Amino acid sequence: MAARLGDAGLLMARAGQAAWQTVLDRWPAALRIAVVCGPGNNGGDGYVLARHALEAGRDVVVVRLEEHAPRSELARHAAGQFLAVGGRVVEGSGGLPTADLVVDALFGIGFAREPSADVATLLRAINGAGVPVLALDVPSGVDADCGALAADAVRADVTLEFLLRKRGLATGAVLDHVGEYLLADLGVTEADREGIPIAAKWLDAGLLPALLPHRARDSHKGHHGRVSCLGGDLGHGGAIIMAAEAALRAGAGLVDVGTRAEHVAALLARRPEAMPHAVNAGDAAMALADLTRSADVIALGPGLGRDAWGQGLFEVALGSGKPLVVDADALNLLASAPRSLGAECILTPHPGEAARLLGTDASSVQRDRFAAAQALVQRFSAVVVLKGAGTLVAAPNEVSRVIGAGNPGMAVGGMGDVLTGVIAALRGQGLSAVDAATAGALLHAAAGDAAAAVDGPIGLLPGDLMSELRRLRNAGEEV
Ligand SMILES: NC(=O)C1=CN([C@@H]2O[C@H](COP(=O)(O)OP(=O)(O)OC[C@H]3O[C@@H](n4cnc5c(N)ncnc54)[C@H](O)[C@@H]3O)[C@@H](O)[C@H]2O)[C@@H](O)CC1
Ligand SMILES: [K+]
Repeated sequence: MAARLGDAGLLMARAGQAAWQTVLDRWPAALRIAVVCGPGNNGGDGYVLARHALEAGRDVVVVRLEEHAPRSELARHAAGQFLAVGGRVVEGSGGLPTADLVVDALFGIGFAREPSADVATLLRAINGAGVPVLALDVPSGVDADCGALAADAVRADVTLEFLLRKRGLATGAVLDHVGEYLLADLGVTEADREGIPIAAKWLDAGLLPALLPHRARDSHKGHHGRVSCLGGDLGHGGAIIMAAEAALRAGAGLVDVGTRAEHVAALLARRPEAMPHAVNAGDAAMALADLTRSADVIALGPGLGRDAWGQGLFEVALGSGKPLVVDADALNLLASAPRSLGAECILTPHPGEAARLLGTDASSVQRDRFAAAQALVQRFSAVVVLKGAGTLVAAPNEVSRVIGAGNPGMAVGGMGDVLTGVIAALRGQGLSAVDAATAGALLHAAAGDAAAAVDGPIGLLPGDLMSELRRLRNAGEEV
């Protein structure tokens, strides 16, 4: 039966039932269950689950702080029903009773402010229980709006979220607190939610065919974009080679590379399809004049360095008026000389680069990645891809997009260079800046997942993504 959003009592009953069903599915043998209940409706969900577990013959105890007796009418009612069937409540912040499973129903979306000493002790007890933890709706201590974490925020094995995805559980360090993610919609359909503004859009690999540009049979290389890759100072030649190769694998029609003369031979040996242009110190404007004129999009930054050579390429690219994908040291140069770039340009910072661009530190960026991405959009009037676990794409007047793919194996030098090439290639194939950034980040993450599926995430190399990029780039294409 459909439920209305306003029917909180029915929704709490369903939330508790869904939580109990999750226990039955995941931990059928858990006989002793400790349910940590807070004072609000998250605690109410916990009491409903506790009652179901007790009625099914499990050894259940609710643990709560003295000051956390239920405060809302709904939670009081749920607690009353638990007590009415003989439920046991233990008060105090000491250790948890011995259990096979701990359920975290301390705080949900109502969590705010720094935890008191007693709350912190309880959070530490949950994390130190040494048994699986099921978090209801939100791991306690997480700000569900932005993902900010209290010091001892719960690290769940499974989080069962209610109603709809909350963006604060989607990106950054919170992913290590969410564990496995489950959603119970409680019978509330999308139609019921119509008119409620969405906080973020989630994208998973299944959407790639709809997001990627399709290729007409009657096409030639000039239709698929000419990408100029600029970078690769001495000592960093591989970065621009990887960006160029990724652009080719993501379907670019032509790829030029402006780099140090010392790297031309290596580039040609690896990818003879790319067209190298040697750039000497002090020579960027002249050496790159033709290349920037003919480019549809410029991928700027992989291996660029911050010396005079890199600065020369940076100024040429920014002065070209062409759509840019700005990465790596080009972001650092931009941070030292900030200017508005315009919505045709895409910035692809990792948290450290984002921090330099915003004049803050990486931990502040990570505390609220949505806010940091939006601040970058405002400051540079550009599209922003904030990399990291749960990469975000933000753009002027757009709801933030969360890339629901990727894995920790991708945390290795060179992955960002590949991403830059992929996004530039898609931009060159006609996608708008925000769509190229979104589809590119998703394609890159999905290729990373596919490559990691072969031999595992650790030791994954950017070069391992190339064939997967090609395969996934063809999702939805007729062969
Ligand atoms: N919105 C809905 O219609 C539904 C909500 N449900 C549950 O209700 C939850 C939200 O309930 P509430 O709004 O009551 O909020 P919570 O239950 O998340 O917590 C609010 C309570 O915790 C206290 N609190 C917050 N931060 C604290 C801190 N740092 N230290 C000590 N106390 C703190 C507040 O003073 C308040 O009493 C959801 O997360 C979900 O679990 C579900 O029953 C399903 C339906
Ligand atoms: K919780």
